[in-house]
Parts: sequence; C-alpha cells; structure tokens
Amino acid sequence: MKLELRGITKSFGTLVANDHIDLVVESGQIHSLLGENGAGKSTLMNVLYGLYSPSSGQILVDDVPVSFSGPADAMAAGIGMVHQHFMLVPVFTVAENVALGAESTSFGGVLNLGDTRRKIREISAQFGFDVDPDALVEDLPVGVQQRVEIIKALVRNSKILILDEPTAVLTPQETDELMEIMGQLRDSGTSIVFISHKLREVKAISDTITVIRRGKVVGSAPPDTSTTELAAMMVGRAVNLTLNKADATPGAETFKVSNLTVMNDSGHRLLDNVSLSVSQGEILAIAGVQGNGQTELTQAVLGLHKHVLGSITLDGKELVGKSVSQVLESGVGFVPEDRQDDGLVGELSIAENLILDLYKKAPYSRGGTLNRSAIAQNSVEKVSEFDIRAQSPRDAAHTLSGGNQQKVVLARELSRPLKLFIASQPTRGVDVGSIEFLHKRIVAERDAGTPVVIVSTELDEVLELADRIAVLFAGRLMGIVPGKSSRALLGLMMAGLSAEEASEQMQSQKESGTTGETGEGVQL
Ligand SMILES: Nc1ncnc2c1ncn2[C@@H]1O[C@H](COP(=O)(O)OP(=O)(O)OP(=O)(O)O)[C@@H](O)[C@H]1O
Repeated sequence: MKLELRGITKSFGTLVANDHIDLVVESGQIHSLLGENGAGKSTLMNVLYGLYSPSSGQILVDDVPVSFSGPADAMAAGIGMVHQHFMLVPVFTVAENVALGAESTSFGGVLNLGDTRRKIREISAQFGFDVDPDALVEDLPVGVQQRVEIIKALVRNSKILILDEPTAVLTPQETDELMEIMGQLRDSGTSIVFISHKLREVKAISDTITVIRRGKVVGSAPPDTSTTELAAMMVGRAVNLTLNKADATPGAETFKVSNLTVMNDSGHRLLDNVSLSVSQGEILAIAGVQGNGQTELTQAVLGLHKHVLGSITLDGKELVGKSVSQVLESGVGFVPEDRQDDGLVGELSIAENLILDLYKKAPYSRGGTLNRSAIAQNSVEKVSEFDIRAQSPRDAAHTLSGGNQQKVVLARELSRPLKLFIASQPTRGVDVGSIEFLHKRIVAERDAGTPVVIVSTELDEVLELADRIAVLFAGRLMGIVPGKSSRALLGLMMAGLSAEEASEQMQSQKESGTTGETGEGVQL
C-alpha cells in the first residue's frame, strides 16, 4: 500500500508543529523520519493515525484521498501504530488484548478468543514472533509486549505500520530482533514509518530517510549517508558525536554502597549484596541489560524501596531508612528512568516542573507564598540553557515532545548544588544534538566535584561518559572495570561472567584465534 501526505500542516495555537509536509511512503518500504526533539515527528504520525486532524493538507492511500476522524478510520484504511507507551491491559492475556476492540474477533458482541489465538499463532509463525497467546501481558518482557502491539495492528490488516521510537525501551538484543521483524514485514509487503534518534539503527534498516526540522521537511537522504551528515541535517549545524572528555581527577569517596540487598515482597533478592563507591569528580556508569537490578539500586538510594538491607552513605550520613524528600534534601539530584511517571507532573507548567521539589525554598518561596517572578525567571534561563523547545514555559509539560520533557527533568535536577547526581537513562528519547550538550553538562557536573552515577542500557553512552563501569547481572555485581574497557569484555560481564572470568575468556579466545568482537556475551 502506498501512502502520501500532501502539504500536511498542524498548528497548536500559534505553534506550527507541521508545516506543509510532503511525504511519500512507497509500498513495502521502511521510511525513517529523523528530526531533533520537537521537530514534529510524533505530531505528524498522530495526524496520520487519526489522533489529530490536520489544520490543512491531504492524506492519500493508494492515490485515493482519505480523511480520518479517529484511529478507527485510520485502522480501517490499513494504518496501524505502535506507541512508545504500550496500550495493553497488563492483567489480560495476549489473546484478550489482541481481541479487544477488533470487530473481526468478536461474534455477536462476544469475543471470539479461539479465532484470535489461531491468528496470533499464524502471525507468530510467519514472522518468528515467539508469542504465546495465553501468556499474561504483565509477565512478558518489554520486547515481547511490543510484538503484541505489532500483532494487534497486523490482526487488523494494517498494511502501513507506524513505529514511533520503538527501540527507545528495548535492550540491544530486543532491538536486533525488532530489526529482523521489520525486515520480514517489509518483505511481506508492509510499509513501515520508523522514528528513532539512533542513527545507526536508521541507517541499518531504512530504504529512505526523510529529515524534518522545526516542522518542515529539510530533505531526504539514502541510508548510506554518514551519521555526521545525517546529524547535521537534523540539527542544522555540525554535531560532535564523540565527547572527548578529559580524564577524571577523583577526590574523596563520598558516596558508598555497602552490602546492599533489595528484596521484593516475597523475599526474592532483586539486588544481592552489592558494594561500590563513587568519588567526587568521578562518573561511575552502571551497565547491564535492563532488569538486572539497576532500577532497584537507584530506588534504594532514593528511599523508594521497602525491603533494603545494608548501607548507603553520602558524606558519611546513612540514607537507608530516609524518606525521598530527606534524600533529595541531602543534596541528591535524581533523573528517574520513566520521565512521565516519576520525573514530571504533566498537568503542571514547564516552569513549575523546573522547580518541582524546590518550591518551598528561596527564591521560589517568599513568606509562605510562591514567588512567581523568580519561578518565571528560572524557567526562561533553563529553557534557553537546555534548549527546551516550547511555545511558552507556562504551557503544561505534557504538551512538550518526549525529548524536551527529558530535558526539563535534567535541567531541574542539575540546577542546584549537588552532593550526588544519579541519572537513569539520562538521554532516552533525546536527539543527537541535545545528547552532545547533555553529556558535556554531566561531565561539567563531574568536573565541579560531584560524584556522578549514570545507569544506562546504551553501551555507547556508558563508554562515552564513564570513568569506571560497574556491571550488574541478576542483581549481582559482576565487577567494576575501567571506563575504557572493550565492548567484548562488557558483553561477557553483562551475560553473567565476573570481570576476571570475562578477561580470562577473552585471553584464551585471543590465544586460540577464535575471538569474535562480542565473544559469547550479550550482543551489543
Ligand atoms: N497537544 C499539544 N499541545 C500543544 N503543543 C503540542 C502538543 N503536541 C505537540 N506539541 C508541540 O508540537 C511540537 C512538535 O512535537 P512532537 O511531539 O511532534 O515532536 P517530535 O519530533 O516527535 O519530538 P521528540 O523527538 O522529542 O519526540 C513541539 O513543540 C510540541 O511542544
């Protein structure tokens, strides 16, 4: 199926998010959309999926003009969308989720789960999805939940699939698997619109790339265009894709985690006897496949976990047993892994979000009332410093694009004197130009003498930022290695080998001449 957008314009008040966009997605092609945060990619996809009606312009499917008054119309025209935040009911099975809302799977108003199961098995077999129709969605890893979303679209006969930053939440392995699935879907004639900030992925999978900047198409590029050229097209200036930071000059070890164990309600150890310390002026990155204890480690530091054994000290003061506000009060800046649930209050303004836990302090509070002019002044400064693309700081935070929401969280957390900065997935959903800035800003925090802990599943980010790297596997610390360690070594540790075992394995592979770049560890 061929899709054409002609002169699509979408405005929010005076902001023109899409400005006369022309785009043709040929049948059986993967067409990637690249653009900096706030460029208008998601808005365009929401127009295409019937969630927004365009202010002007036309959508054509197989050369026939169509108009959508909601996603049901888009689906009926063969367009499916997988959102970054899945639309699944966790306590339902895969089949129940797929059947929900699909008319062809109900009979006389009753869900026909038998047919749905059969269809899921057929699709799974055809594309190698490996999805069990009877599994509960809440028990499935993120990558498999995403496949359920793709199956939902395919069951509804989607011939054009919109994937809006699908890899942002995936492990490297799940990303590879998704790329394979996308290739198979293309070969079976499905067209895909793919949005990602990861240029390597875009280059690897696309047939065509269209670049959008400030709401307008600025050009298209073949997939063999270099990453530096693509980055420059997106941002409108040359982007330095490597950080080139100076070596750390660590001071006193002020942040210490000793024998930390975190358990769930049934006593299962999610983090098992982890000890590490971070010095002032040093960045420790925590690497590992998502779900190996990283979330529990940061939650334990923040005071968000009930069942914690061991000790966490900052400047010699115990943090275990303290409330979240006491921990923040002691000088901890924290960027949570899920900005929408834990980092922002979407209904509050950007300006308010920029002082979320500081509103009782001077200069934002004066004699018990909010000092609106100080809050406004701060927002103007932060919006400019962190290049937050917003119409006005008075707008609600949920109207910001995903990457710009992330910048608000970082701007807030980095805007006060810190004794510890701890950030999970600090640049998730952020464009290459802004990553360049944020990485420099994090290194500046280190150089100002703050101990920094970065938790990231992006190995590129870990290798860019880290002075030392700690690897977690199944809740246990596999070792702490220098920041300049090889991907192969880290891959082996991420698969459960200790630093010593991983080094030995690499050495013996080297001697026998059998070494592959990633050994037998996690694919990176
Ligand atoms: N519901 C809304 N109300 C007001 N403004 C909005 C709304 N949705 C999006 N915008 C604005 O439209 C512009 C484009 O946002 P969009 O989400 O399309 O960007 P994007 O290219 O997808 O960015 P990112 O890469 O950060 O996800 C932004 O300036 C955003 O603030």
